[in-house]
Amino acid sequence: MTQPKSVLHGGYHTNVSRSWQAERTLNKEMLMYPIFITDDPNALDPINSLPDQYRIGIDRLKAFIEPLYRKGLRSVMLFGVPLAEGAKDPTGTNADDPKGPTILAVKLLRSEFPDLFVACDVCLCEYTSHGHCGILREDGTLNNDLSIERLAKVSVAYAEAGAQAVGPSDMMDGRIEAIKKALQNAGLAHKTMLISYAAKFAGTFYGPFREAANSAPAFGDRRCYQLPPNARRLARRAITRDMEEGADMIMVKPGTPYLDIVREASDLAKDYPIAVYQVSGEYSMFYHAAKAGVFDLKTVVLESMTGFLRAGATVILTYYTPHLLDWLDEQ
Ligand SMILES: NCc1[nH]cc(CCC(=O)O)c1CC(=O)O
Ligand SMILES: [Zn+2]
Ligand SMILES: [Zn+2]
Repeated sequence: MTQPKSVLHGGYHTNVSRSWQAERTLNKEMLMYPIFITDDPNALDPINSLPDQYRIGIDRLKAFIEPLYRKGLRSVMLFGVPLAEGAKDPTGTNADDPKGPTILAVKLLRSEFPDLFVACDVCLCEYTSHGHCGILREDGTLNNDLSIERLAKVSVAYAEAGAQAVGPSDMMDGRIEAIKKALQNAGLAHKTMLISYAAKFAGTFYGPFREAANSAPAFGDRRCYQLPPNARRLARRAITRDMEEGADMIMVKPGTPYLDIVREASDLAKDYPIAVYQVSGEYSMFYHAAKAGVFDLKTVVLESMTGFLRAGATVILTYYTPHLLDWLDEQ
């Protein structure tokens, strides 16, 4: 009779012993819910490309968040979506409009939900007429200096309104340093977390988001500032650079196709919280595949969360947050 020299099976024969194999298990505090705030105060518009997700007006926001907060929602990432005629211009003037949806939403959420951590995505693409994430030169290429100056100003405005974190997703060079300095000069650095989307890759997975946020570029694409999908080493350089510039958290995005980068980030930035963003394309992919009977939605989403944790993530941004708050209670 041949017997294997080593027997691993005995170590994970039961539910309990299987649970002991994890270095980390999912809890509600790990989840950050990305939400879209629009400028029509009464809107609660379903987003076609992101089933079960909404563009929410300021007057609907409290009622939208309340039940989730009661279930244990502890953090959100806000995206402003201006839809009004004439809301966009070449420099994204409305990004820090004090009467704009993002700033109003920050104030409302901070005053209504004391234990909710409110983060704001910082970018210009939702607010620029050309749809790019920075300010452009005459020839259509990025003006990096003007862009980071503008992004720093917008970040300070969000922090001043009460945002506990700002997350620049524009991928300009030097934005982390510029924003950190601006927060320091404004006396806000000590209470504002700077989340660097350090390793954000250009690619196909943001399609549904761009429909949701009405932020597709009017010409060209984002390949000159977001990272090439093949670029593991460039991602490592961007992560190291952003740590040196003063980031408080490192994010990788998209998630599922870039788990190796999550592991790279958690190795490189081992003393930092590591966030992973399960982006719109991943959300919709799972949703539609489950609908088509490929697999059970809850099972596959929980498995994808396990993958993020195994790769080293400590914070997960996902549109499945509302589902997960329920699923975690069922377990
Ligand atoms: N810069 C804006 C931004 N911030 C987050 C996402 C994508 C999020 C998602 O797909 O869920 C994007 C889109 C993009 O870069 O085109
Ligand atoms: Zn952008
Ligand atoms: Zn180019």
